[in-house]
Amino acid sequence: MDTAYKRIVVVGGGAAGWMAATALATALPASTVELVESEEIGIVGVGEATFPSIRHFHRLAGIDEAEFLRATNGTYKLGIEFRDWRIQGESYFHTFGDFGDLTGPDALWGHFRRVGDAGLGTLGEQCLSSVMASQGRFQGLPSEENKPFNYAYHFDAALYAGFLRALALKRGVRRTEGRIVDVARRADGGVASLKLADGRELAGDLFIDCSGFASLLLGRTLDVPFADFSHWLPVDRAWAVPSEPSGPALTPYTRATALEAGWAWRIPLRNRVGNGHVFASRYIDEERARDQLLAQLDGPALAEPRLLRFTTGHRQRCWVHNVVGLGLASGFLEPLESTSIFLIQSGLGNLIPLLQKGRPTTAEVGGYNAGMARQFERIRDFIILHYCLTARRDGELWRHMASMELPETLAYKIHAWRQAGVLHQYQWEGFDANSWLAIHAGMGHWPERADPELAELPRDEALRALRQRRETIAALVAAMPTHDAYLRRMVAR
Ligand SMILES: Cc1cc2nc3c(=O)[nH]c(=O)nc-3n(C[C@H](O)[C@H](O)[C@H](O)COP(=O)(O)OP(=O)(O)OC[C@H]3O[C@@H](n4cnc5c(N)ncnc54)[C@H](O)[C@@H]3O)c2cc1C
Repeated sequence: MDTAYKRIVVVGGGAAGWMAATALATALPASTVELVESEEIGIVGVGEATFPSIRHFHRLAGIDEAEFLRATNGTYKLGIEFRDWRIQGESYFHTFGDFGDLTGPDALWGHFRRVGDAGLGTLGEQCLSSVMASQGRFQGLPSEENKPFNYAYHFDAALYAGFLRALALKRGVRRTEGRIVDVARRADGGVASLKLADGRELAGDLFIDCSGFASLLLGRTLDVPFADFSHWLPVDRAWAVPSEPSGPALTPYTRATALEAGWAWRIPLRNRVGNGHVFASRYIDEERARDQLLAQLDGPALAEPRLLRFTTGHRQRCWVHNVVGLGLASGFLEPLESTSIFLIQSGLGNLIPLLQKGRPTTAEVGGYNAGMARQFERIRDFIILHYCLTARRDGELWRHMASMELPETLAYKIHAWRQAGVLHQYQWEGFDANSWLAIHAGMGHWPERADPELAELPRDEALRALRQRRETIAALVAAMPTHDAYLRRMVAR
């Protein structure tokens, strides 16, 4: 018996909808994929910084890097510079690169701490991509198998949705323009069809809800409860505004600057800079937050700032009956680590192998839901880490973040690091131990004792090895082109 879903309907044409449609049409050639979107409603149109896994998605979808960068005004991203998070005036870098061994006798950070030599600079100087970022240099990878560092992209979100749309249409996805006004249910509670404002009806076997914050199927129709994380992550609004680029250099990284009641992002694109202020409305009023954003811009604003409202959290189950939610329809974690697009890809990566086998069992659906819930929680914990280690006490937000009770999963990780220098990892982590180390180190949060497994190297020997690594990295970076030069060559191809 053929158990495949024959007719898949994707609801929504933002990044989530078009990524889903492209991936499903590619992976399930025997099914038809139809996407319905409403130009009248539009897309959220923010979400311009990504995570390295996007390159994996692009490879699977057969996307050419140069073509993608040209179409979306894209730039490269090596990580995020965090300014003023521990105290005002300090900054650190969360790199997508690595810090050598993280545990055992050769743990690089352990030797770095034990040697304690001011001439070595920061731990970041032991990491290739941190140094590339600090010097504005970039170069492609020799190959995916031989990766001395990792990288992601910045792009224009609206152009990216359009780029994916063109690709999906080429792959055979059918597009329907229209506003959904009603949903007909099946006897078992699932969705039978969607009714559009002009009276047309769209039936399907499987519905992928990518309707954005509206969460039309998962939220409004199926009423799946929302796991609300706003106690731990109280930011709930953002002002967003593009500005003119200033100066010749395009930084190959995002910047996140902590402010009185939130933080401001700066995302460099080839034609403009994307800016936003993410803030907690319970600690600052909207007008003051808007003024703080405008005061951050490097150049003149190119439009009026736009206000977005959100709640951090996720639907407790992302797959219910014949509806799977992806993107904002399934949840949203505040954008500090640019993880929404990553969660879309991850959802697709978990979903597609199940659909390729036919109709999944109840246990498989349960496994999918548990996996997605854990992923939201792991990323939530990672984002909280950026706030809770702060030494700032200059605003109510910072006082709340420094004193609140942490989720148990995070409290355990902090304990394991502080007590024993262990970077504990759970299943379903979005961020590996290098990322956790970058935040601990950047926030000046070091273990009380050295790892007992760390080799007792003579100080001179350890110092020599660290100096050599630093010099090798500096020489490699000095030979690389600037980010601007590399990008210019790439888009001219
Ligand atoms: C302030 C902010 C900053 C962000 N920054 C980042 C970031 O740096 N990195 C990152 O990865 N993510 C970021 N995100 C998240 C990112 O914007 C989204 O994950 C991404 O754009 C995908 O959105 P979406 O497709 O789920 O929803 P949307 O883009 O909102 O698309 C929803 C679609 O559903 C359609 N729709 C809705 N209702 C109906 C209806 N009744 N009938 C027909 N169609 C309908 C709409 O027309 C639209 O096509 C950010 C989000 C916010 C709010």
